[in-house]
Amino acid sequence: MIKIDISKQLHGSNGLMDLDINADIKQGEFIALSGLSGSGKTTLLRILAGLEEASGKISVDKEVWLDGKNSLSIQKRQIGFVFQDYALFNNMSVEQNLLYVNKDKKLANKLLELTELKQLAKRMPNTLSGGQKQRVSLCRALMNSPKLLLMDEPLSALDPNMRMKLQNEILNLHKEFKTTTIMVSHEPSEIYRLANRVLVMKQGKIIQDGNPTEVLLKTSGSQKFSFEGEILDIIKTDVIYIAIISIGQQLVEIVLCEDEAKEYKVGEKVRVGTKAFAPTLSKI
Ligand SMILES: Nc1ncnc2c1ncn2[C@@H]1O[C@H](COP(=O)(O)OP(=O)(O)OP(=O)(O)O)[C@@H](O)[C@H]1O
Repeated sequence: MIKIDISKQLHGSNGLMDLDINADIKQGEFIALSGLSGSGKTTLLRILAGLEEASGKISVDKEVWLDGKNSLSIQKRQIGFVFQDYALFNNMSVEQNLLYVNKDKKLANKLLELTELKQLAKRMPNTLSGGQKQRVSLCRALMNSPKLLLMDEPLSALDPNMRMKLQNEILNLHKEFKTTTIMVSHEPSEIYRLANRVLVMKQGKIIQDGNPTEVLLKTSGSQKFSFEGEILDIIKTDVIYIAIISIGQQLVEIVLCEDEAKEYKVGEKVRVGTKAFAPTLSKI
C-alpha cells in the first residue's frame, strides 16, 4: 500500500496554487492520472520520485519515503520513471541502457523478449524509432523491480498505431510484473484500456477518483453520441453548407442550413452529437 498525504505551494498560471494530495494506492493498481494542463500532475510524479521537495508524508508498505523534513533519496526509493522524451543514454546500446540500472542479465533478456526488442539489443538508441526507444525506456524503468512505476505521458509523441501497440505491451508487462503504476494520460481510450482507476486533478487537487467507467463514460448507456472536435472549414454548396469537423483522427461532414452556418466559425471547438438512432458495429 502506498500512502500519499502531501502538500506544496506551486506557482500556477493564475498565481499561487496549493498542491494537496491525499490518496492511498493498493499494490498492483494501474492508475491513470488525468487533468488539465498545469493541474499539478507532473509535479506530483516528481515529488513521488523524490525529484522535488514537498511537505507531508509518503509511505510505501512499511518504508517511509517522506516524513516532514526526512526524505528518502531518489536512489533508495525503488522508482521506475518513464518520460515522454525517452531520456535514454545515447552512448550506450539498448542492452547497456538496461544493465546500467541493474546487472541482472536474465531480467534484461526477459524484458527485451517481452517487448520484442531482443534483435535490437546491441543497437544504439539514436538508430531506433520513437516506439522502439520508448519500449527501451519502459524496460529500463522495470530493471530495478520498482515498487512504483511512474510514466509521464509516455506515448504522446507516438503515432496512433504505435501508441496502440505500446499500450498492449504496457498491459502485458503489467500482467507479468504487477508493478504498481501511475501513468499521466489524457486519452480516454488509452485510460480505459490500461487503468483500473482514474484520478482527475484540477488546480492541485484530486477532483475525481473512480474506475474508468465511472469517470469516463458520461452517457451512462443512453446511446447518445457526443464527440468534441474543431471546425476546419465551412463550405457553401448549392443550397446548403457543409462543416468539416476534425474529431480525433477523423474528418466528419455535417450539413448546416444558412442560419446555422452563420453561427459557427472556422477554428471553433464544437460538440458533434446525435441522438435517437441505433448505432451499429461492423468489422474493419
Ligand atoms: N517547483 C515548483 N515550484 C513552484 N511551482 C511549480 C514548481 N513546479 C511546477 N510548478 C508550477 O505548478 C503548476 C503545475 O505544473 P505541472 O507541470 O505539475 O502541471 P501538469 O498538470 O503536469 O501540466 P501538463 O499537463 O501541462 O504537463 C505549473 O503552473 C508550474 O509552473
